[in-house]
Amino acid sequence: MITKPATKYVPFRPFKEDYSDRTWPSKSITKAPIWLSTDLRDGNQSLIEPMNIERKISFFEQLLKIGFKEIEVGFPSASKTEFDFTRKLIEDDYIPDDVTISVLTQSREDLIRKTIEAVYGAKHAIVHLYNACAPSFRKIVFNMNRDDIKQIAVNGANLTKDLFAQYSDKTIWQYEYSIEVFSSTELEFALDVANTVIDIFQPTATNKLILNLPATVEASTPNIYADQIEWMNRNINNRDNVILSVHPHNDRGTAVASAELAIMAGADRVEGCLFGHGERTGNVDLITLALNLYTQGINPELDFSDIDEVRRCVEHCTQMITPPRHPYAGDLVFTAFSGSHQDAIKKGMSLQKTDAIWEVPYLPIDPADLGRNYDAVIRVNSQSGKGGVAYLLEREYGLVLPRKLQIEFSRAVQRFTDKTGREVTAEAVYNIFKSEYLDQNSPWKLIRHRIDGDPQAAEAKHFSVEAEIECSGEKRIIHGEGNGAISAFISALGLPARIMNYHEHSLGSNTNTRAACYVELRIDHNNSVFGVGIDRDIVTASFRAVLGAINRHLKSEKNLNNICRFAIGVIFPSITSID
Ligand SMILES: CC(=O)SCCNC(=O)CCNC(=O)[C@H](O)C(C)(C)COP(=O)(O)OP(=O)(O)OC[C@H]1O[C@@H](n2cnc3c(N)ncnc32)[C@H](O)[C@@H]1OP(=O)(O)O
Ligand SMILES: CC(C)C(=O)C(=O)O
Ligand SMILES: [Mg+2]
Repeated sequence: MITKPATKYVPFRPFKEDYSDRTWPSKSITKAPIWLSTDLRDGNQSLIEPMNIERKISFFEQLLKIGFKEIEVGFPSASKTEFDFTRKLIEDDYIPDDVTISVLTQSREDLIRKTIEAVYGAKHAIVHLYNACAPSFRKIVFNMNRDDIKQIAVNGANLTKDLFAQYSDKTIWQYEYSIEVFSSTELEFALDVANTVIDIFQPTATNKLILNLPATVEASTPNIYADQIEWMNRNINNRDNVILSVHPHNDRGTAVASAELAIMAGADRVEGCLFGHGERTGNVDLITLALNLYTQGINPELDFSDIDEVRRCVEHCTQMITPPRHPYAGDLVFTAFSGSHQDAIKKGMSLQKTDAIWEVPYLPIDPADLGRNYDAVIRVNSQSGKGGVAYLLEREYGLVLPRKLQIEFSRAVQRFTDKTGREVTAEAVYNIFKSEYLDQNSPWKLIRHRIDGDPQAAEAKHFSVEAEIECSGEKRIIHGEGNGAISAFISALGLPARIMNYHEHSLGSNTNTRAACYVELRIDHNNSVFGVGIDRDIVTASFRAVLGAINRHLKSEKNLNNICRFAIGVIFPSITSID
């Protein structure tokens, strides 16, 4: 890295004078632009292994499904595959009547003729000529002055116009001209070339010319590109009959912003690729652009309601992978790992009504609108808090943990993730929950019980319980009374324990319905502890929860004189040690 980059690089300055009368900053985007997918050309020309015809057909069909009405199908003069693919689309009737295919060519006579031959017979076709006009290209690639460069555009336009007239019987032609490397071309020269081409074609309301102003190489911040587009928009001839198009590349990583600001600056049309494929760092990503519009409440006129299928098809055809953080489509974009995000998403999801304005924190779009499901939303690692853990248990296993238990349990999960250093699946979370709460059957285990009681009775202690419990292989029958089944059971155990919190809900449905009970128990003056029980019978579930809490308390309590041990000693005098 050189320490003085100014000795090697200079910024491109499109305006000699101040351009402070720009208006685009106070504009907003109100409708979708005309879209052109250049996946089968700019996208394809930049693949390590360009698509074969079969893959190009799959891609073309996918583009139709998404709803593209303009599709650049290739550079037919470049190779037999490109030529044959174009012919196949036309001859085998792949192109719906409302779709226009586009083909690209350099502005060279032999190539233009071959291009027209390739596309002749399509109902509608765009023939797209380009030549680079930027100073470095004039000097290095062409070794020509401005007039010579303009002449390339003029010759190409004149020849194409003649050929359009000659082959007008089967095809409705449209001309597109690109000032290649517009992003680094002096504006007054770009305007001169553009106006000369416009004047040759004399476009009309029924046959508009497409003027494409590409950021072939992204050269400056998006606001400068927007200035360039606005200036051209104001100054080109016959503006009403010209479709102003942009084609941003992503060299600086700002192609999406460039396209958005360019639309604010007057562009009518955007050329780009799905997932931002294309030369070098790629073209502008049309999925991101379209879904950015969608999240502003604007119909993008492109359908990404099954984004995973679009991704699968593109990955198959291009053999390129989608980065996990790719906007809207990456594996991880609807995933929250960190605790506070998970908490907010969980709250947002539970408050969100199906037909209401979307306002789930941290999620700019409803994953369901893209055909992605909520299950992927939350993943748990060592940064995760209670929200994610609780969400997973609820989604996958129907367990709705009381808030305090969420906090307690998330610590158990955190201990596990800290140890493994890895993300945990919903199944792993459940297994931790099971061993922490559900498998707490020792030292005390419930064998059976019988309760008698009348909830309507006036006396305080109207419930009596008889229960058989087991400890270290020995079984005993215990009895107790209380004003509820649980308090009667606790009294049978002979423990100074109080229920601090009790929650229950049903799990599953119909014949498979079970009850889940969550009990927060304070034993003597110790910190409270949770127990959870699940059973077909709600009383059994609650007794299990109580014993689970006691067992957990015993495991964490090192004091040998602990009151629980004392209670065991009373019920099971022969048991001297439970360790
Ligand atoms: C920014 C973009 O993405 S532009 C599209 C780029 N994509 C492609 O080029 C893919 C397909 N292209 C090809 O396969 C080849 O370039 C072909 C088959 C079209 C032409 O191949 P060749 O005839 O060997 O020419 P080559 O591609 O090397 O082009 C160089 C010549 O064309 C001239 N040229 C380049 N661009 C243009 C243009 N837009 N209009 C007119 N002439 C041009 C160059 O000045 C050079 O001329 P020179 O040989 O007199 O110095
Ligand atoms: C040929 C043009 C449109 C192009 O791909 C570019 O300039 O990036
Ligand atoms: Mg390009």
